[in-house]
Amino acid sequence: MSDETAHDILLSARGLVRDFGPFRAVDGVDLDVRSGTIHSVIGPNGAGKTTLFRLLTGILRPTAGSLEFAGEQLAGRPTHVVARRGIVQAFQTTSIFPRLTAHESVCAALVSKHRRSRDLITWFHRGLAGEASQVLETVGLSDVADEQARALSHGDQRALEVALALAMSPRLLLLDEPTAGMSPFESHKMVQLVQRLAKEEQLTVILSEHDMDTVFGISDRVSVMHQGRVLADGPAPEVRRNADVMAIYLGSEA
Ligand SMILES: Nc1ncnc2c1ncn2[C@@H]1O[C@H](COP(=O)(O)OP(=O)(O)OP(=O)(O)O)[C@@H](O)[C@H]1O
Repeated sequence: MSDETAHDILLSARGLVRDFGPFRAVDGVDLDVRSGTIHSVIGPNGAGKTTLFRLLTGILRPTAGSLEFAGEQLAGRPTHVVARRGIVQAFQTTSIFPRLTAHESVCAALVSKHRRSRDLITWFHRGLAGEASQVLETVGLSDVADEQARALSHGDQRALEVALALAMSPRLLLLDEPTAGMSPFESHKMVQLVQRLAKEEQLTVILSEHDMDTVFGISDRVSVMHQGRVLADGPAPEVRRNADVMAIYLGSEA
C-alpha cells in the first residue's frame, strides 16, 4: 500500500450531534477513518458508541453535524442509500431466518442487494449460489454452508452476520461488539476474520468492543468516547498510553 493510499480518509464526521429529547447522547463528534484500516471506537457503557454507529449507518438522523463518505455528504440520508454507498453494519440477523441454511441466508441477502424477487430464474440463481459460496468461504463457513442458521454455534452465527453484511459489498464494515459472548477460541477466530477482511479484502472496519486486549491487538487507530464526546483519538499504541483513557477505564470498569 502506498503512503498516499494509507492516508486516504474514507469517512469524515464533523460535529456530529444526536439528542434524545433534552439528553445529548452524541455531543460534537469528529471522526476520521482512513481507508483500509481497523478503527475501534471504545468507551464505557453509555458513552454513545451505539448511537454514533446508528448515525453512521443512517438508522438515526443527526441533530447536527456532517458526515462525508468517499467524498459524498451522507448525513441524514436513509439507511438503504447509505448501505448502497458502502457503509454496512453486521447485525444479529440470523434469528430472522432461523430455518434457512447459512448458504440460503447469504443468497437471500444477495437477492436483496440485487433487488430481485425470490422467484429467481435459474441462471441468475446459479450466479447467486456461486457468489454466496464465495462469501461463506471468505468468512470461513464453507463447512457449515448447508446447516440451518439456528443450528450454528454462537461464533459461527456471528460469522454468518458478517457474511450477510459482506453480501452487500461494503467498503466500510461496522461491527458492534463482534466478540460479545464468545469463547476465547471463537473470539480469536473472529479477530482473525476481521484482520483478513482488512488486509485481503481491502475493507475498512469500524468496530466497537469492550475487550481491551482485542481492541489494542487488532486496531490501527482508536477513538475513545466518554459522555458523548471523543476524549482521545489516534494510533492504538498512543491511545493506550493516554492517562485520561486509563483513568476512565480504571474508574468505570468493574
Ligand atoms: N433511543 C434513545 N432514547 C433515549 N436515550 C437513548 C436512546 N438511545 C440511547 N440513549 C442514551 O444515550 C446514551 C448513549 O447510549 P449508547 O447506547 O449510544 O451508548 P454505548 O456507548 O453504545 O453503550 P454500551 O457500551 O452500553 O452499548 C445512553 O445514556 C443511553 O441511555
